[in-house]
Amino acid sequence: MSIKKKSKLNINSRGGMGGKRSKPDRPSHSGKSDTAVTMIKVVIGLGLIALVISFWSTIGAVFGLGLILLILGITVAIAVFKREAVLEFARKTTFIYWYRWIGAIVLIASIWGLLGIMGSGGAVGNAIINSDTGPGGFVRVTGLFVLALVLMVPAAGWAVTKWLFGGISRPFRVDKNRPGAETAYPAGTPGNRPTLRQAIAPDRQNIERKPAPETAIPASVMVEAEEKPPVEKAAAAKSDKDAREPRDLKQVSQDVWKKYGETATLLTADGWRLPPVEILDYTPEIEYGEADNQERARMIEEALGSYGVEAAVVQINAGPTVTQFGVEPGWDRKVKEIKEKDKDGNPVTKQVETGRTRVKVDRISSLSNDLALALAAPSIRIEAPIPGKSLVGIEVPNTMLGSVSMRSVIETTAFQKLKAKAPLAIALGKGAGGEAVIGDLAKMPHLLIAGATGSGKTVCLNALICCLLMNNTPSDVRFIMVDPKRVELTPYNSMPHLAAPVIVDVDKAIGALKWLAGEMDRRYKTMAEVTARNIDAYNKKPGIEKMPYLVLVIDELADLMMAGFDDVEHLLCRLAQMARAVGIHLVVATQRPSVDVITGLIKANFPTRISFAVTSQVDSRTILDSIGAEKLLGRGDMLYMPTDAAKPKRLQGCYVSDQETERMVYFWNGQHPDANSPMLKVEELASTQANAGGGAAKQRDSLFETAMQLAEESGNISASFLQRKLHIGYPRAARLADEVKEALGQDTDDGGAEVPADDNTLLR
Ligand SMILES: Nc1ncnc2c1ncn2[C@@H]1O[C@H](COP(=O)(O)OP(=O)(O)OP(=O)(O)O)[C@@H](O)[C@H]1O
Repeated sequence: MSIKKKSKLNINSRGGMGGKRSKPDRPSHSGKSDTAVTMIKVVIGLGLIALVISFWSTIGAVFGLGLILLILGITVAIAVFKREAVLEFARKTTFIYWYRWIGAIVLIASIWGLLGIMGSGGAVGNAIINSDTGPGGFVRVTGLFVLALVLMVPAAGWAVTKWLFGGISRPFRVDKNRPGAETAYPAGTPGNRPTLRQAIAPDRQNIERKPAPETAIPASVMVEAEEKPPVEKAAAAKSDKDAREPRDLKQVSQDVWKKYGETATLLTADGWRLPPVEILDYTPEIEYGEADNQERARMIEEALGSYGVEAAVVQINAGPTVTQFGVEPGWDRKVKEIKEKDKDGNPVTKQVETGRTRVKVDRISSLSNDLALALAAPSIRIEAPIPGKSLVGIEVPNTMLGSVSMRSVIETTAFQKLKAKAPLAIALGKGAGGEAVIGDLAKMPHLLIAGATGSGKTVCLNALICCLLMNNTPSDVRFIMVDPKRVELTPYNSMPHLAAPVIVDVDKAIGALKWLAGEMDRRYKTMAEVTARNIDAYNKKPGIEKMPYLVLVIDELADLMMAGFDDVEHLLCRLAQMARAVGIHLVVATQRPSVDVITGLIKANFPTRISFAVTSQVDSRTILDSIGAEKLLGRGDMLYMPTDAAKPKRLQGCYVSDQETERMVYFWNGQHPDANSPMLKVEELASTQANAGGGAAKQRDSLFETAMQLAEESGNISASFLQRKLHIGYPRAARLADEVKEALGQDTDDGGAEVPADDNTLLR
């Protein structure tokens, strides 16, 4: 009984692949046979030693000191075979890393040859060097050594080979000058050198390691990654040091200011100096293992094949967080069996293909969980198809999650080009192929960000704000920041760019929205006076005071919606619809992407959206109108949906540390301390709200004037009448009707009893 139980436990304890097997305890009656086996082994061993001693002169002549190598090699091979089950071993190594074994044999041969040169390699050693102990033999040994290196460790071998022979080929090489993860290998293109692994595994020859830029994302926002600028080791070491021991930030800002602040090139026309890019940390990027990706590509093909789906991985795009495998669907073949007789008259069955159809994309998408299991990945996302390509994208999380520094995106030429023509250029992050993804807030023109708590919304807002602060002075851009959590945006409180101190009170935030709506109307009037159609045209007019862009940043929309649903929704929609032309842009974030916060109206007016990791498919649909965000990994992993893209694009958002933010704030604060005069005081916001209708209790609806006009024209007023004319929901119409009647001195009871024509209108 006890033996049975034990063996059962052992089977379970193997667990996953590679689990160590513990040997079951042998029953005591096997003790005798054990001793016999040991005895036999000892006898055989002694026999072998006696054999070696008696034939020592012959063995020495044939093998020389190489005998030690031979014994060592055989011992290692036996040890490896005995440790693992032979089948598993064969599956794991023979088929995949068989060339490593050949490499090991070649290495032994090269050492043996070296012994031959030294006169102690025996006949075998002499044969390897062809009995030439001079330069000829040395060349043979070196050649064998390089071959062994290339076979055993292809990447290092390739590097050594390049180092040895690089000088000869350098003048003829085409220098693509791109970072590792971004070069494509279209077959036959000069300068696109297949790796050794590709040479060894011909079925992978067509794999592209690096993507062409995706065509579905507009050129303005989606660009191919630029080469990382040469990173001085000192800068990297400095940023490492910064990360380890945060220095006195004031001191840092003063140092930066001393070093770069006086540079004339950074001086703007209005007397401000823009921060140098060195104010941001440079984080060295993680290198991704190509061998791992090739292995995962093979596993994807195998897993799909085991479910009867013919497909081949033809592209691998290694990104900071996920690696995208571009899978080309194969064929579903219909075969017919034909029975024939061969020339000897024996019956044979032949299979003839009668037709074929492409494998359906849905068949691959439906296998996402099975693929995740095969790859031992927490979750995988399938993009079917990749926009602009006839491939299905399988996104597998990397084993090591990388982070994208804002500096690495800002320093790309694409961003620099966009910045030159768009003042509100923002760095968003890097895509699945490591390409920089940037955008122009003025074209977005408003941005809605959603994601569960801890998914990276605040970091994204900080990156966006810092990016604008890098390129714009307070006369170019002013911010209104609403931070109901009181801790996320308050570090910016003393910035000269703020139109009002950071607003933490929701009532004041509603006041700020109203002020912004008023400011929008005022700007339209001012522009109309000089016949300018938009802010760019207005700012180009001679002899006028420049209008700064106004960016409203709200860190938590849900809190505002709770404080005043109707007002906030109405004001946000009004601003989103009309404010773009006058240079007012909204960036709104929420951690509750539910329909009561992101209403249909708000969604319709915020075409550019970003979703970080959310908890459910429903939330993903609410923010993006499609599923997928529930499979994101958090920590800045996002889906970005630009205005004119059909599908969201996955990217890793830029990371901006608290130290960088504070350095930026110190930098700006250090200039013109007297110029810190916000356009709007927080106290004014409170009074804006209170005075809007003669006190909070008597606050009037923004459609009040229109309703009054309608009442005067029609001579009668009722909720359903207002509902029809103003296209508003019943509750608001009833409230409005009451307000109008009150203003006209009528009794307010009669209209309120009306029943809405359609119950659905209540939801509006
Ligand atoms: N782009 C990024 N790269 C690397 N790490 C990130 C990134 N974005 C966020 N993180 C990590 O995730 C943590 C949480 O991010 P963040 O505070 O922005 O989340 P949040 O969505 O604002 O959460 P909450 O709603 O609770 O404030 C950060 O402290 C940081 O460590």
